[in-house]
Amino acid sequence: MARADRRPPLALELREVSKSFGAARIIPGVSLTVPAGEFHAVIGPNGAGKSTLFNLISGRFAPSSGQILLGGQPIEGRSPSVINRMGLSRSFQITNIFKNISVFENIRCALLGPMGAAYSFWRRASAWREITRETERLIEEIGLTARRDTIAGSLSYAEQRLLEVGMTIAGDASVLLLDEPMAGMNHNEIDQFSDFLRRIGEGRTVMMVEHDMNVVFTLADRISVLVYGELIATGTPAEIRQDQRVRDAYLGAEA
Ligand SMILES: Nc1ncnc2c1ncn2[C@@H]1O[C@H](COP(=O)(O)OP(=O)(O)OP(=O)(O)O)[C@@H](O)[C@H]1O
Repeated sequence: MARADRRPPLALELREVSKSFGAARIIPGVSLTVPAGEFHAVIGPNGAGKSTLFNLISGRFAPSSGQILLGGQPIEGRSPSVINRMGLSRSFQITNIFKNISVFENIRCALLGPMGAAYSFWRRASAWREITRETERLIEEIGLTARRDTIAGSLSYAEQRLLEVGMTIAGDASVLLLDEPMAGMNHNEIDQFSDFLRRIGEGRTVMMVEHDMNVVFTLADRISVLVYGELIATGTPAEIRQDQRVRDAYLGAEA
């Protein structure tokens, strides 16, 4: 009993979560636990169901069956905005920023969602100053202070991805889902972005889908391998590298 008490609390738990689209059973049943503070990567071949899994966790799709717990609270079938307010935020494969307004305005918009929802918030005279201060802090955290007033659409691709993650962490979500954050980046950008993601992961729980195996094996505390909608393995990078099923089904010579 005492041993069980020492286990870190779970940020996320999936219990036999399944998803079918019509007759197509895309996720037959996934069970997974992610302790608070873990950097967890999900890898697998194209079409394995990684984005579908994120869509189930973030509330875009309701599971066909099973349970999803966020910090111990059931969230399956709830709307994305409710799940977001409960502490989970996700970034998308396709950049989701507002291209016609500045970096500052993008981050402020992302903050206005969660902070501005309560009418009582705006009755305080200090509310606007508070939002501005938090916006500046977040822009510094994502390393875009020099680009504060730049129109988002004219940022480089990698800077747009930084901004996308900045908008994802605005509002202090404790659990982040990052869907292929490195897609389309060159080697230098990937190196810098990896450092950035490591910093972002401090004090947060991160679940990331990513195809760049160097990034995955460097950043992740644990890795889950999804093949045809089933988790064939979950473990540390060293365990996954040595797992024969994973090598046969996915990593092959890459490992
Ligand atoms: N809304 C939907 N309706 C029907 N089928 C879907 C739907 N969304 C996804 N699928 C199917 O589910 C399967 C898994 O797709 P998904 O996008 O989750 O895979 P993935 O692992 O994220 O792939 P990739 O690495 O290419 O992004 C695919 O066969 C896809 O066609």
